[in-house]
Amino acid sequence: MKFIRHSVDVYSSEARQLAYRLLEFMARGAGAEPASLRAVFEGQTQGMRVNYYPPCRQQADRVLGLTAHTDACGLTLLRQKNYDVQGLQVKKDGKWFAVKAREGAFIVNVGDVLEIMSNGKFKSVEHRAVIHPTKQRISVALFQHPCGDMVVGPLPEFMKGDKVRYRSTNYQDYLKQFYTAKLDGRMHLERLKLEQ
Ligand SMILES: O=C(O)CCC(=O)C(=O)O
Ligand SMILES: [Fe+2]
Repeated sequence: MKFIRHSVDVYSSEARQLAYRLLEFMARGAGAEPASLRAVFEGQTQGMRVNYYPPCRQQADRVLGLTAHTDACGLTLLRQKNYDVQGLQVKKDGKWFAVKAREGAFIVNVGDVLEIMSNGKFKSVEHRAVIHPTKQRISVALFQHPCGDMVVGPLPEFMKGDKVRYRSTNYQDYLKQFYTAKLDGRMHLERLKLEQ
């Protein structure tokens, strides 16, 4: 147990540094101050979820491993152990696309908080996981969360003459409603969108 704890500690603190760098690049790419996004997540909670998808020998195409959802956090770093087993799918223009995992590479997903803070410049990706008829799959997701007390809303840095497109929300309340309702695509995020 001690060894697992150590490995998880090292892994998550290294991955967190990577997430911070990515947030800096993303902010810069969107014309904002590089520190603007990093400052929101630095030193806050990082969640880890390990997903195990056993094989489903019968009618695997009729069973989902994880229902369609968006991640309620800012940024997600995802890795899968058996990278040759296809599982993750993302939705684009109403269609599902398989994401091919690569050995040693992270899959980076934008979550709801980044979509709201960037006033829609970054899109929280709707995704789901399917299962394989004969092979198991294990994935590990690291979620970068802002402070629970934070009021999450579009950052002025990302507005620059644009209209406000999302209602602000207390992050703790958002998480509470996210985890008490069933997963349902982009439903939670769509509720915060303002009519344009
Ligand atoms: O297993 C996967 O590839 C997706 C996992 C996921 O979306 C999640 O844990 O939120
Ligand atoms: Fe997810």
